[in-house]
Order: sequence, then structure tokens, then C-alpha cells
Amino acid sequence: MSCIQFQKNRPLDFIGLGRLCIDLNANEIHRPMEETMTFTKYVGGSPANISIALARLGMQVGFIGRVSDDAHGRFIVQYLKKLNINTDNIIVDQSGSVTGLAFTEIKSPTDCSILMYRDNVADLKLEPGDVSESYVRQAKALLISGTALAQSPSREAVFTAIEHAHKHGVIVFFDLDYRPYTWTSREETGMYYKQAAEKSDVLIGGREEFDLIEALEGSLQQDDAATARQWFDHRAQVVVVKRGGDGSTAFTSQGDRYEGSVFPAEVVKTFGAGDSFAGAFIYGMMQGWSLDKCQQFGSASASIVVSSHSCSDAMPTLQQIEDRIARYVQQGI
Ligand SMILES: Nc1ncnc2c1ncn2[C@@H]1O[C@H](COP(=O)(O)OP(=O)(O)O)[C@@H](O)[C@H]1O
Ligand SMILES: O=C(O)C[C@@H](O)[C@H](O)C(=O)COP(=O)(O)O
Repeated sequence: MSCIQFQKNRPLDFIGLGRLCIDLNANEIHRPMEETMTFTKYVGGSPANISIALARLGMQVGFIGRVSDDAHGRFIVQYLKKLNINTDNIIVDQSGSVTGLAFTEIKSPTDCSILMYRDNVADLKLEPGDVSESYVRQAKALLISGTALAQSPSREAVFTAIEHAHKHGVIVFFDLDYRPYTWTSREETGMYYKQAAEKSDVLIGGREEFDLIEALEGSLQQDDAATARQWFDHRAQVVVVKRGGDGSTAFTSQGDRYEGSVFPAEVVKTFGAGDSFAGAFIYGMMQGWSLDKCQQFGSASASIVVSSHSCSDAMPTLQQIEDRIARYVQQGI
């Protein structure tokens, strides 16, 4: 059984908070951005992708965020509504902000990069007063995404949401989600990551993301178990360290350690792995599964998404993930 107990009988299973953006994924793959002429538009932004993953898996999902007052903002809200995601706490920003755009370059299955346009973005305009306590208390779990900590007032809005979550027994997931272009320095990132990590029940991040905090304290441990223990001294009950194509390790505050392997994939692009993994992993935890089963479910979901052109649109259903696992178990592929 999962070591985390979620509240029962809440109308929402899960609330994502933060970035609602647009991904423009290159249609002409295996070439640099300079030579890419056309793109396909998808809803994007890591917490949006994770929320969409959970909605596809049949969870009742809501979102707290700000969108731009234009066609892009409306496109995002319409897309979420079609997936039955509750948009009651999504605010239309009136300050003239814009939607963040992520242009993706797919040079090869291993060489992908993202060119972000994020000046004056609506998502970072989220204010503490936007975060409705009565909305947060309707959920079993809340996802904080690290990028929302990059600037005020979004930063303060995150801590307000965490406070409401603690008050009402809502489990806080923190996906470190480090995007350098949104921050002024690594030190600033480490400082705010530390504060959020200390207040979170489940931490999900890559080795280099945890390093940001440890570097700040002058104690680069480079040791996943030591990293996890550091957070168990605070509030965390589960810490997951992701390692791309090398899988992941999940730790519990009771001392358990699980190694997660990777499903073979015909990789189109590498981005989307982390969000699909997180969405399916969180789903598993909310079903009360053991962490190794959650990791397997997350990895299967990631193998589907890295084999697809998009992130959000490609988030798989329960049946697709179960079929993917069955194929691997039966045929080894
Ligand atoms: N090339 C790949 N093929 C198959 N699965 C992958 C691949 N890369 C990542 N994954 C899966 O996705 C998970 C998260 O990937 P990772 O790259 O660490 O996240 P992020 O995208 O946030 O950096 C991994 O633990 C693994 O299960
Ligand atoms: O998060 C963003 O703003 C961009 C995402 O929509 C993009 O698809 C991506 O980078 C996915 O992140 P990952 O799952 O951590 O690779």
C-alpha cells in the first residue's frame, strides 16, 4: 500500500497550480529550429500537462491559474473544459499579459530543446488572493510546480495554496520543474525550492534539480538516499528522484527504496517524459498502490508520450497504459 493517506469524499481528486501555456511542437523533426517552418499547437505547461494526464486517467481534476485575456487563453480554457477539468479557479488576467509559448526543437530522439517565450506571462501574475481556500479544500491533492515560484506574485500564491492545503488535509505534491529561463539565478531558485520542499508531502525531481537546493547549503550530496533523508526531516513522506532514460528511484520516510526501470520506446522527442511520468505516478499513489507499481505505471505512460508528437494530447488513458505494460510483460518490448 502507498504510505500516504488521502482524504475521502472530496469532489476533486486533484488540483494543479501554475502554468497554463501553449506548446508549438515542430512538425519537421530532425532539424534545427532555424530550419523548422511549421508547428502544431497544443496546450502545454508542466502542471497543465500533469493535470491533463490525471484527467485522462479518469480523475476529477481542477486547476488554479491565470490565463491571458485573448484567443490563446480561451483556447487553453476550452481544451481543459473538454476534458472535464474544472476551470472555476482559472482567472482571466486583465493586465495585458500574454500566454507563455514553448517552441520545441526536435533534432533527434536524444537532442531536443525548448525555446520559451515567457516575457510578461499570465501564469506568473497569479496572486495570493486568487487562490480560493474553499476551492483548495475540495481536493484530495494539490500539485505545486517549481516554475510558479520564480516571480511574485505567483510565488506568494503558491505559499498561500500550500497553507490552505495544510489546513484542510490536502496532500501537497511538489514537482521541482526547473526551467532556468524563468529565474534570475540558481541561488534564488534553490532558496525558494527549499522553502516549498520543506512544506510538501511528496517531492518529484531530477538529480540536478535537488542539487540546486543542496548547492545553496554547500552540501552537494550527489546521493539520492541522502537527499531523500534530508526532506524526511521536514514534512515529506515520499521523494522521487528521476534520471531520464535511466529510470527513477522512489524513497519513503519509512526507509523503503524502489528502483523504477524504463520501458523501451521509439522516442520521437524527450520532453513530456517527466510530466507523463508524474501524472501516472500520482494516479497510482492516489489508488493506494505500492510505489514500485506507481513507478511502473509512470514509466509506461512516459514511454507512450515520448513516442508521440505532443505532451498534453498524448497523455494516455488507463487502458493504454495497461496495454503497454501487458505488451512489455508478454513480449518484452
Ligand atoms: N528515452 C526514454 N524512453 C523511455 N522512457 C523514458 C525516457 N526518458 C524518460 N523516460 C521515463 O520518464 C521518466 C521521467 O523522465 P525524466 O527525463 O527524468 O523527466 P523530465 O522530463 O522531468 O526531465 C523516467 O524515469 C523514465 O521512466
Ligand atoms: O512546461 C512547459 O512550459 C513546456 C511543456 O509543455 C513541455 O512540453 C515540456 O517541457 C514538458 O516537460 P517535461 O515533461 O518535464 O519534459
